[in-house]
Amino acid sequence: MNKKVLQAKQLEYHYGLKGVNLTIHSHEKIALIGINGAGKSTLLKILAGILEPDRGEVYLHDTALKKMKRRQFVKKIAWLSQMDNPSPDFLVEDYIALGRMPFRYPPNALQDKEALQFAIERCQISGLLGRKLGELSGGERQRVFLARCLVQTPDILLLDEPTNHMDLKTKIEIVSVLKDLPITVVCIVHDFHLISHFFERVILLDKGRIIKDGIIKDVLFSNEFQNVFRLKTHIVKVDDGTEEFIFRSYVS
Ligand SMILES: Nc1ncnc2c1ncn2[C@@H]1O[C@H](COP(=O)(O)OP(=O)(O)OP(=O)(O)O)[C@@H](O)[C@H]1O
Repeated sequence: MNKKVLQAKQLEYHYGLKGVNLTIHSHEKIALIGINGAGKSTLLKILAGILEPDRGEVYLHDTALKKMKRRQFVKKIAWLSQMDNPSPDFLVEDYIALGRMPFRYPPNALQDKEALQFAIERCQISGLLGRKLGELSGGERQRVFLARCLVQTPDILLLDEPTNHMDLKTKIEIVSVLKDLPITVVCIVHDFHLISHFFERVILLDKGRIIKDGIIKDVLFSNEFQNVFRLKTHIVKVDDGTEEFIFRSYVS
């Protein structure tokens, strides 16, 4: 097992988190799932140091997050919010460059340039440079937001529904990008078909508690998953020999 990078111990938060324990290892690709209001965004914000838990602690590489300066841990953890609403007048490249703010002292123009090139290439947004955020479609904006996270050159990427507003083709392209990143990714996902192809570990939250945590098959076939979503999981063989999960809803 890879080295642990992020750990949550006994997290409690008045809006919806109860006794959450979690260990995340380097390079893991984790999907965080649960019905609306389960506490997914709250957990992600606490892991990102945006919200402080009422009780419990988050550790980044064994150091308590609250003992670190913000500019220290934002070089390690990038967080993509569900509600990012920057000025529509921002040029794409200027907005992405904001992700380099923690690296200004001392400035390093070469590293800034390399980080920018990497993010633009991975998110495939070179065609959007020179345009304003307000002129972009929802899916294009999401790519730009993801690029702003990548220029932070983080070890850990925490993403709150990054495939919002994207068509299926773009969704698959973006999660493929995430899958190939040489870093840890924790991503809130509502589309279970994306989960089965691109993530290794699934964490199921319900009413602020982690009720299942494991490899995809174990979670998607668990009673906990099927009860929470009122779904029955099936597996089918596709023509090319691979397996696909399908989900049928039931009412009881
Ligand atoms: N600032 C707040 N004030 C009041 N209630 C809040 C606040 N923030 C979160 N909550 C509540 O905490 C619970 C968890 O919210 P959270 O946004 O973490 O859920 P979620 O699983 O991310 O939901 P979704 O899938 O709808 O985004 C919800 O019941 C929500 O109403």
